[in-house]
Amino acid sequence: MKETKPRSGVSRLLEIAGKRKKLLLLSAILAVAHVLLAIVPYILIYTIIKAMLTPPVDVALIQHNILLAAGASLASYALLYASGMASHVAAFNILYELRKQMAEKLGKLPLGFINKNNSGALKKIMADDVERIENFIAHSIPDFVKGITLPLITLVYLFVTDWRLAISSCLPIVLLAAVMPLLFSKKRTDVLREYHRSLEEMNAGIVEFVRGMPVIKIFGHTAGSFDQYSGRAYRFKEMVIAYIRDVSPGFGIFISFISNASLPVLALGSYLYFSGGITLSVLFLFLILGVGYIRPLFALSNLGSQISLINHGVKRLDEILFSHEQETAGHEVLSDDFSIRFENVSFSYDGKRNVLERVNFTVPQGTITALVGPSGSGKSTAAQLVARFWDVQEGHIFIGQQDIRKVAPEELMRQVSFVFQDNFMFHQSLYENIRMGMDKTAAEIVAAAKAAQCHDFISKLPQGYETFYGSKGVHLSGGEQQRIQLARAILKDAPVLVLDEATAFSDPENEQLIQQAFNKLISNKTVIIIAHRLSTITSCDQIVVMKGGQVVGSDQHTQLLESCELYANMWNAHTRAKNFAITA
Ligand SMILES: Nc1ncnc2c1ncn2[C@@H]1O[C@H](COP(=O)(O)OP(=O)(O)OP(=O)(O)O)[C@@H](O)[C@H]1O
Repeated sequence: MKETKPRSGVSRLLEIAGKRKKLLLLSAILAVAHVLLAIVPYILIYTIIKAMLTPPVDVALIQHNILLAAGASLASYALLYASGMASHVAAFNILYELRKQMAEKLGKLPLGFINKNNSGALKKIMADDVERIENFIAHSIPDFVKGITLPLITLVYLFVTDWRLAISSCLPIVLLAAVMPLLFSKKRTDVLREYHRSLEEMNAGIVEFVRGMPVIKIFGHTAGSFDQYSGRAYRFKEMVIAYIRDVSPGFGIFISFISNASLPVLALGSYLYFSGGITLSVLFLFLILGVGYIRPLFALSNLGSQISLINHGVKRLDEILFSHEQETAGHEVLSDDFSIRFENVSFSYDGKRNVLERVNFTVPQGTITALVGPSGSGKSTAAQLVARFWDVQEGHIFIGQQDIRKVAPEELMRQVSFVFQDNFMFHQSLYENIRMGMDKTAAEIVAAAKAAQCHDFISKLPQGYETFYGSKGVHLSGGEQQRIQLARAILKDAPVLVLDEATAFSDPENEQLIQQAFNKLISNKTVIIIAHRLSTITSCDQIVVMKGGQVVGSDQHTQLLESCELYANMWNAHTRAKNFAITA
């Protein structure tokens, strides 16, 4: 996608809606036709009353017009239905395309972007914010067309019938237009926006509260003492009260204006009728039509605040749609050299502070390198750069002889496995959870599951590999989920492996099984492992020690104990911790 600066406001909304221009035009034409037909029964009622009041009463004409009025009314609702259908079909097609576009865009953004923007926020944008656009396309546009055409056509007809009464029917509108700014403070749109913002905050607080319930309980807190939730709920309540206080006086006056909008017509109409200026049927006509067109007109006044809310969501959507995409022009394929080389790599997340500074190290093909260092030293960042979670800003990372930025992204993804700490399971069968869309046979999947020590527990499930993860009664322990994840990586069989040690060893109960799976996974691979527990990596081919984003030593365990003070200190601390025992 071209990365031009997005439009904003209504112009951006219309640009989005423009993708289904023809359908929306059809919806607008049908809405206008609906309005035209909707007025017909009122005019016919007028002719019926007129006929009733004019002797000799023409019964045939009255019957004929009653049928016509019923027919027009039915046809008008059929047109309204068709208009609504067209605008909804347009809206949901646009929503579908936007969601597809978002998914494609997310695929082109650096993986790190998705890590940084938590899944909850992305879900909100892709589900809720996109949904709001439906409101604009399916409702606001047709409402706008109706809100303009119904009063216009009605007024033209009323002016043609009797200009004096027509003017009197406009009086409430003119008066309301004059007093509206006084009734509703200018801040109303801001207040409404603030209302929705605090509602969103409270909802987010509820989600966090529910997710964190076990921790909250363990630490002896209650819902009331959990500020994220109770504080936000309180602020929302205050906001709503302030909002109601702000709008209710004006709203009250507004409603009484609307409810009594017939008074000027009634006053002038009675005078004209009794002075012989108009017939009774004309008075009835104005009492029915002269008031009916005001409501749709004022429905328009809400459109502004609605659109400003929708815009809010579109802004968030555009922040993603127009984010800088990762360079994907590379088309090189990797040879059979899968050594990894960091050459003067510097990297910053925010463009201000380098979290990696001129990092150099090489992982020879088929060997295991562990990255160790204090928390925040840059281990995860360095490991993520190998899978292009982000692109380096200075220096190069090579796999074999190729700078990874020049390698075709699909090729890089094919040759590199990244085993996350997060054991994400999809709501699919276990078979599909292992296959992960790879072109593999059932036999290969079972073989990978066996190597990852999953086969036994999967076979014991009533539906075996067809068991749907997430269905009622299906529960996998953390260790079992870890092994499924290792089975995926074994099945993928990529020559380069980046893994978090926590993934491999975090579950003591399953440690032996996981160790077997892990050994199977790493054999003959070029491996970078982010190490947290030093005892598990002493036999690695190489240990790279990091501190403050720099490499301060790299060698094997025994040599490092001699040559690297930081490593020796970390090792001493580790062995002390291992010998630590809780005494009564
Ligand atoms: N997505 C991110 N955006 C901004 N800064 C980040 C991001 N991820 C990490 N950092 C910062 O980069 C620095 C290096 O973090 P990194 O996670 O690479 O260290 P680490 O050695 O793996 O730490 P740990 O052992 O605690 O996981 C830290 O200062 C961290 O705050």
